[in-house]
Amino acid sequence: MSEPSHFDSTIDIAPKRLDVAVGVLRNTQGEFLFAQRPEGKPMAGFWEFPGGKVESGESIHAALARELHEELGIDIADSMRWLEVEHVYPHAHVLLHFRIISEWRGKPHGRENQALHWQKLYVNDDGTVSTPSTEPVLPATVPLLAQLAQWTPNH
Ligand SMILES: Nc1nc2c([nH]c(=O)n2[C@@H]2O[C@H](COP(=O)(O)OP(=O)(O)OP(=O)(O)O)[C@@H](O)[C@H]2O)c(=O)[nH]1
Ligand SMILES: [Mg+2]
Repeated sequence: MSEPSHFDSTIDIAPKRLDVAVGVLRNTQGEFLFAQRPEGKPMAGFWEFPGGKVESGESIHAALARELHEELGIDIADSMRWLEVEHVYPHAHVLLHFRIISEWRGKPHGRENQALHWQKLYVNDDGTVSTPSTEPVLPATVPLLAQLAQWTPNH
């Protein structure tokens, strides 16, 4: 058996894990929508996929629909579960729920003073991905870019 007292003290200081709904939007040119975290937020200046924290009682899809409306002024009817990633930052312990969005209503615009950019993904010789106009990308999101770069839609 493990030593419970040791683990108990670890749990006491660990930040509570937050669920975050994240949207991957791809346009017909094969570019992905990135947003830059504005001044005043943790990790300001880093680029991310739009999204935010899931509120109590909310489904992941509902949280994403709300966040995309608040942050980008777009409306979605559907989103497709893609994958989950857990990451511990100094400021937060997050469980990121990435979802693919293939249709939306409205033209995305930054409603929270954040810069937006439709960015192509460039695969380097070593398999890493460059996003020249949207670097740095949040560390938990970087490993997913290589998978997204392989994504060839069937339309
Ligand atoms: N939206 C988004 N968040 C991400 C990504 N990758 C990643 O690690 N995160 C982390 O997930 C958390 C999202 O929280 P947030 O601060 O943006 O949440 P929010 O939009 O609800 O903001 P608010 O609390 O100011 O209303 C942050 O800790 C952020 O560092 C990503 O690609 N997109
Ligand atoms: Mg957000």
